[in-house]
Amino acid sequence: MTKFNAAQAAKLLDIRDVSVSLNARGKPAPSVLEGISLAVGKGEIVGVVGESGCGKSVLSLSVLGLLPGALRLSGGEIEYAGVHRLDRMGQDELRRYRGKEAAMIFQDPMSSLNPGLTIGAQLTEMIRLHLGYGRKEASEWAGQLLHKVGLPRPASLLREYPHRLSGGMRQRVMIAMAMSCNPGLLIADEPTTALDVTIQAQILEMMRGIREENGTSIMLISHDLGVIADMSDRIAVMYAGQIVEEGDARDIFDRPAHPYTIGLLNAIPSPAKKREKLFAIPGTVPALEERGRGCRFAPRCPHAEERCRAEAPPLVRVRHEHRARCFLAEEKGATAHEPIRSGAVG
Ligand SMILES: Nc1ncnc2c1ncn2[C@@H]1O[C@H](COP(=O)(O)OP(=O)(O)OP(=O)(O)O)[C@@H](O)[C@H]1O
Repeated sequence: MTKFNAAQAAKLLDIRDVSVSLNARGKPAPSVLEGISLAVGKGEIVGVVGESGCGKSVLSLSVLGLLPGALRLSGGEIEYAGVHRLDRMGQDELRRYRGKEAAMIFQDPMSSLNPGLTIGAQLTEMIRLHLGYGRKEASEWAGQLLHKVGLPRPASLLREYPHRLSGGMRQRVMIAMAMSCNPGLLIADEPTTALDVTIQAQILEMMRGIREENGTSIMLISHDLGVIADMSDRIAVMYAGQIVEEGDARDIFDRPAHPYTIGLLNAIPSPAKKREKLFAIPGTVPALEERGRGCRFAPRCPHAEERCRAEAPPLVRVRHEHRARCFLAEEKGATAHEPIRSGAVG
């Protein structure tokens, strides 16, 4: 894990008590995200982890002011660099903020690359728009960016169309595009999920290099705690639209306090576990209408008691900067739970 002193870092992104709801005209709408508070320091890598449907992508789209029409920010505030309030920005200001201050890389580069334009045309358009460079300067910078992300023969690559590149190369192009204006914040939503393991490791290593070289803050989103593990300084675990545990990456790994986190940790495949059945947390993430009034994880939790089904646990501090949303963690501290391997399913 990387050395990063969160206490010394100034906040670059500050998400305060943010809720996102379905846009149901006039009617009370269920919350997709509820009371999310999360900060990302300058140069810090924060991992956001949770199964599919927990709200990770909705959170990243909120940070970019890119929520789809069906959803709206219904509470809280998002502040960038201590001055910009996302919830108060107009469309023009938002456009300038995206790309220049905060950039995103997605799981599938083809969804963001235009198949009808060369790599060079797409990269230089972005550079000219945000940095105001002339054609020649922009083209030179584009070549340098491709070189920086480890792509060979940048000059000829600039003339290629996206479909001629491998998945790993396309992801590198996406990252070059995201880095073209040297943004302070990079949001990477499942950046390596579609890639094979060796390429995955190379891309993650490259992102770490970007942080070292440019001091870029990174919000790294994945359903796989294994991917987040080596990269993150801090980790937020999301479940059914809430943060259920948050803390220093070391604490999350060495002393997980929430049974959901323990389940995710047990589900990481490793060479040592090769002969064992791969663990999966039984059950699925509840849909919006299935959430009860108690703890949202209670139906899948091996430790759930009557109280967990009746009351929603608050997010409480278990130690220092380590927080968890669990009654048992609250009562006993972060050593409340034994790993839940015994409930393993194939
Ligand atoms: N465009 C939308 N309209 C309505 N509801 C949405 C929309 N996008 C997301 N949601 C709701 O938000 C929930 C969280 O979705 P989100 O995509 O953020 O999850 P995720 O954790 O990123 O999962 P995945 O890894 O599959 O992308 C969904 O289960 C769904 O209920």
